[in-house]
Amino acid sequence: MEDPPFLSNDQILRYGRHLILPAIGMDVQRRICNSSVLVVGAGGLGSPVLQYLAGAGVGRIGIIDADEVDISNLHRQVIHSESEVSNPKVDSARDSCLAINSSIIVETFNERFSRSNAIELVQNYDLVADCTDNVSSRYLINDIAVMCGKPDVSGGAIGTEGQLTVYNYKGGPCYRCLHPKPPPPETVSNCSDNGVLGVVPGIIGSLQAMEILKIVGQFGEPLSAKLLIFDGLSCSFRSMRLRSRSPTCDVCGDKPTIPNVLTDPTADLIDYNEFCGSCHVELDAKDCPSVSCEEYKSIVDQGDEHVLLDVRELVQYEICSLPNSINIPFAQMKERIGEVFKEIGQTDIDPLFGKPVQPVPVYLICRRGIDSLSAARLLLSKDAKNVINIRGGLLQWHRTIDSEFPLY
Ligand SMILES: Nc1ncnc2c1ncn2[C@@H]1O[C@H](COP(=O)(O)OP(=O)(O)OP(=O)(O)O)[C@@H](O)[C@H]1O
Repeated sequence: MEDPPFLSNDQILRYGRHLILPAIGMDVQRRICNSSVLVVGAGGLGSPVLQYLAGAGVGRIGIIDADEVDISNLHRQVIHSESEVSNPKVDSARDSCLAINSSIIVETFNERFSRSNAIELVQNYDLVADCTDNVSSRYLINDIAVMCGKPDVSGGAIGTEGQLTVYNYKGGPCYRCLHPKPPPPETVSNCSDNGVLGVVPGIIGSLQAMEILKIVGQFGEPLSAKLLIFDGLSCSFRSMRLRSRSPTCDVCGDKPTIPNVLTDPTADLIDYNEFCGSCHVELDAKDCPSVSCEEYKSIVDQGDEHVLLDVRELVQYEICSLPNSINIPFAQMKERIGEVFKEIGQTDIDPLFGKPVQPVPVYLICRRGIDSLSAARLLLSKDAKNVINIRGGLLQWHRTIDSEFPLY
């Protein structure tokens, strides 16, 4: 990183409160002004990261995101505003950054960070900030950061908790050293399914910005080989020491099994979605009977006897639900399986013949049709009869049957 020769009078005025800090001063601020950072994801974490980097004068900021601003983003994605709803997040984020500091360069990429663009992008910046919300992007960002020799400042926030660490910094561990295998897809949650308290990504993203400034400005002690965990409910922070770089790591170890496409031009990057099993969520799964929302609506309209089992968490069920449904959250179904069978009428014995009664169909629903599919599979594995998933769940119900049904 080359230091610019001096700070202009305008810069001295703008960054004056940094410059008088003994920890910063002219040299650090000049390094910050001469640095470049790629921010992947302009959502809940990306918002404060981008705002603080712009304010601090990071000279060139890259923003990559393929999403558009949604009204449900605004409680936490504070870089966007109501007037930007439906516009590309990268455009909205760029305008906000430049409104804070018009003297910096902001480069935007209205696309997903993927195998096809990753190397070229990361090579072109000093550091990459992982502000995404999914496991396959985390592995991809990590691997490319390792191959390009760039630090990866990574944040995560869900519900009321968040975490933060710096990977691949001066011989420290990378994401793969700590997580050689991705978690099973069904155990992975996100803000859209589980909710997030808006300020939590705000806090983690602000800390991510702090770590980025320390690395590009070369001051303080970056959070390498340590994980910071924040619990918003008790307002407590915990810091855990992480293992050091693993010699058996598949990407930064002594004998990497992930080909380095930088040093071996004939090699290809792996398919990260496949690696993380993300494409295993087959919504119209062949192993489970299913109906569309339209088909279920005609069953209701015909008055066909059935049970409607809503498997969302109670807090979601209380927001809205279809008439005559019963609620047993998928997360509790294993422990409450006896109760589930009772509720769906599959333990009833015909008093005349002393045999189980012919069960009525059981339709399962959730928000998007994913948990209900898993719940249906669970019931089928326990020999439940006549179990049917409603594809697309309540979101699809809103789209195709009843636009007045609340969307959340
Ligand atoms: N591979 C990727 N490349 C670029 N951007 C990504 C990638 N993966 C995720 N993102 C972006 O990261 C951001 C993450 O934001 P956040 O976690 O706040 O949730 P969201 O996707 O905006 O909203 P919600 O989860 O409520 O639907 C999103 O804007 C998303 O588009």
